[in-house]
Amino acid sequence: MIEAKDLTKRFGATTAVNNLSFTVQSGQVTGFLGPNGAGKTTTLRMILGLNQPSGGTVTIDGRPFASHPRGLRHVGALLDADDVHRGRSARAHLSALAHSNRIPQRRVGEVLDEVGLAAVARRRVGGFSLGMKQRLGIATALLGDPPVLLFDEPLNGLDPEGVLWVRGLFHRLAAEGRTVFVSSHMMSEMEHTADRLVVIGQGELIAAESLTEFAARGSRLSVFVRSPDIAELAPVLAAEGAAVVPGEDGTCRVTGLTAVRIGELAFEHRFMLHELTVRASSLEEAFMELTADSVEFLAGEAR
Ligand SMILES: Nc1ncnc2c1ncn2[C@@H]1O[C@H](COP(=O)(O)OP(=O)(O)OP(=O)(O)O)[C@@H](O)[C@H]1O
Repeated sequence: MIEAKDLTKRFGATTAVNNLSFTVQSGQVTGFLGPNGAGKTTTLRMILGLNQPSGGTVTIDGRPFASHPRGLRHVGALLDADDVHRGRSARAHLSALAHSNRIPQRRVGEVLDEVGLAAVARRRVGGFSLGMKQRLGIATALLGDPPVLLFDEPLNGLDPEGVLWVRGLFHRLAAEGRTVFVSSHMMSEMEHTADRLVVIGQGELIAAESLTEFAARGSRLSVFVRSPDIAELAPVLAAEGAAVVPGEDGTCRVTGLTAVRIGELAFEHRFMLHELTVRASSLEEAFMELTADSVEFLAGEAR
């Protein structure tokens, strides 16, 4: 189990992580979700003792990472798939790590097979695609057969077959009773990967709950409206208490009013409607709504 208590990290004037408390249980895949710059990598680095917290504590199975005598054999991590000597082969990279961590050399062949790199094990890592480097990073994490595994954006650069494979692998690792903590900035990646979610924004905890509980937030109904009169209709709907999110040309998404009421209001004000569709919001939308206030970089206009 991983346990963070009031974890804080400041870099000069930037507070990357702010009073963050959460637990990650064994036997489940826990997604660590947040927009770009939310503080995920910084948190993972603090779990691994690579960054010292400015405040608070984080422990793995009851003690800080630094005091785990078994190192890679207790905690395996993929932080940066590019962090490999480019001139070395995959086999040489794993072999050196196995040697320095007193891991039997037979594990090198086993993990290369496991991640599907056996055929290219003697090629230089410098020529690997991002997807192949991710596989090598996963092999590195698995090398010591550890009960605790951390992965920072492991699905980046993987093709659809690779994504399916990683999901299967994570589920199997969790089913074996291990602790599996996986970061991502995309809900769509976590949707079929994680059992639980820890969601952060601007370094602070937003939600820590099961995917089912999180999905319930997204089950609110909204109404998609298309109208040539949308600019006039939107304020009328807002005045009735609805939340109106503008969409592409002439459309908006409305929550807090039924489709029937929207139709009545349009009729009363003589606005033309081209479409009125009720739909449940997706997990992705629930995530975006939840983190909207904490997104650091917005495309297009500034906040
Ligand atoms: N070494 C550092 N020095 C200064 N600021 C840093 C440092 N590392 C991270 N930060 C800042 O801390 C904040 C959190 O960064 P972090 O990389 O942890 O976020 P993230 O959630 O992993 O983002 P992404 O999804 O983009 O990888 C950002 O504002 C970042 O600029």
